[in-house]
Amino acid sequence: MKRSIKKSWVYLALAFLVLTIGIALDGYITIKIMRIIDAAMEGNMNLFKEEAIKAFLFIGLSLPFNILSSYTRGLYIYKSLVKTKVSYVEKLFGKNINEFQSENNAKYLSAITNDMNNIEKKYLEGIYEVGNSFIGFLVSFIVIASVSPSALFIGIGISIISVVLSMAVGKPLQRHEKHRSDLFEGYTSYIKEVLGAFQIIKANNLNEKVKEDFYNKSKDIQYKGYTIDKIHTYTLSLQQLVMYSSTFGILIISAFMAIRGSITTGAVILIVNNMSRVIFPLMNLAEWFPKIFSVKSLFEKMDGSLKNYDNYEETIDINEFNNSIEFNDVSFGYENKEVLTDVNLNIVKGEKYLVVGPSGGGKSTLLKLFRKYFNPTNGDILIDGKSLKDIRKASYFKNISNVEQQVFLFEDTLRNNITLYKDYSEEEINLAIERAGLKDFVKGLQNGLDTMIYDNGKNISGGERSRVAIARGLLSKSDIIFLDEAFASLDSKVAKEIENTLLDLDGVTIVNVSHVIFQETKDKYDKIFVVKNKAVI
Ligand SMILES: Nc1ncnc2c1ncn2[C@@H]1O[C@H](COP(=O)(O)OP(=O)(O)OP(=O)(O)O)[C@@H](O)[C@H]1O
Repeated sequence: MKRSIKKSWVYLALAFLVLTIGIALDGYITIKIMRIIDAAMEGNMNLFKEEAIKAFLFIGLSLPFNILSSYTRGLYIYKSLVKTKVSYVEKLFGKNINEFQSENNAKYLSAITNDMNNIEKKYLEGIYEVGNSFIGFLVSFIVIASVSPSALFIGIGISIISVVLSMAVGKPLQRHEKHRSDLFEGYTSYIKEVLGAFQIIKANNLNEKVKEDFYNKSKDIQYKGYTIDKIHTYTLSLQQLVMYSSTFGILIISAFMAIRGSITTGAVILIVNNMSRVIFPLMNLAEWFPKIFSVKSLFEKMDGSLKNYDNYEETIDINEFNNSIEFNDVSFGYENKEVLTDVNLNIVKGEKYLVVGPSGGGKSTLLKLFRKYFNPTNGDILIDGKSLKDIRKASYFKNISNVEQQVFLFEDTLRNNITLYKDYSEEEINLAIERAGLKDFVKGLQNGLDTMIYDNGKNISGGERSRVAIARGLLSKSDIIFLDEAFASLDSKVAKEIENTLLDLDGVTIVNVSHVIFQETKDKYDKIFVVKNKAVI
């Protein structure tokens, strides 16, 4: 993730450049102030006027740079954060389907919300603040050193103590931040579950249980936040003590030097004036360094969660499905549980297959192997003679369509939900709608295909959702359509009609996993596979 932030270095460089000019102007103004005071003390009116005019000019010049500083700072944070978020989502969609499905996706939700927020507030703002402090420190350092090099040694002493302190607290903070991020992950997962089960909770009077669980989870997170803040506060107090004693030390030294006549009164004021500009950046550095280090563990966690464990290199692209898919002694299991053993089967282009069997027998698992969500634990699946394992997912997915019982609908028009944002002619769309049994539904809508679907389709029925999924499958004109309980939400008349349409599709291979079996359509299948006792018969 850090790499995607680094891509925004141009914006950071621009922000630092503007900052450097602004801070340098401020530093120069303090020199002018010293000269004005010294001219006044000497009673030199001409010098006084000359320096006063120059000081005014520089004050006027520093204003646009201060405004530009906040603009370039905002631009850097905005560009870096957008790049980081886009890169995260891009990598997330690079995950293998099986690996994504085997995880609790609340961790990704939490990463995109809580962890990204921490990256913005602690890392991106931190980098800018560190740069700001460093430049501020350097400029004031040079200004003080120009009138009193001995103040330089005191400054070096302060900076070393401060940086060492920051580094020392960085480690425990990293551990706490990682733990807080884990807690957020559990918390997000819990909230997602509770909101999803809203009806069940209300209908079964589980409000009290939810309240108690919620209290416990939020308490843990708040307590962790409190611990982290406590560490920050202790560190800051300690650093403040170091800073204040050093400032006082410098004031005493410069006053002593003025009494001895080695520096002017103006120089004492310049040193005191600039000392706050040295102290503030140092305190700022001390505050931001631990925050920046604490985010390191979040980057590691995010990068780790985006990795695919199966890194098998796929080398073949296919453009179409021509002959057959063969299972040769295919076995598959989840973790230690074998679900399918030594399966041998063959499906031929254009033929229709029904997959039946007892619940938990492995029908969906068989379909997932067909869909390349998983590779077999043993044996091989060959498509037109090539090992499916070697075929690139993106190229295989172009040739297949999946119709599921659970249909996801985008918040968009019915048209876009059916076409899935691809270009089809009006005739093609109308044909798919008719074949999927959606014609009357679309006709009855005031805005027809331009009707908006909201919140994953809460304004349409379960049966209509299934038909949208079937229309998608038909429209994509894939060589193979895999259906998983696609007719479960439809009444038998509609289900039979749609099944008939699918079974009449010429040249399209259909593999239909279904509990719903109609006598009238059953015989139209070329073969029926029964999946039970780890075998396919
Ligand atoms: N991701 C998974 N991790 C571990 N075990 C799983 C996973 N998915 C399924 N199983 C187990 O594998 C077995 C086969 O499940 P599968 O979903 O393939 O059966 P099915 O025949 O489709 O069942 P149903 O008809 O009830 O949908 C079951 O015992 C199930 O508990």
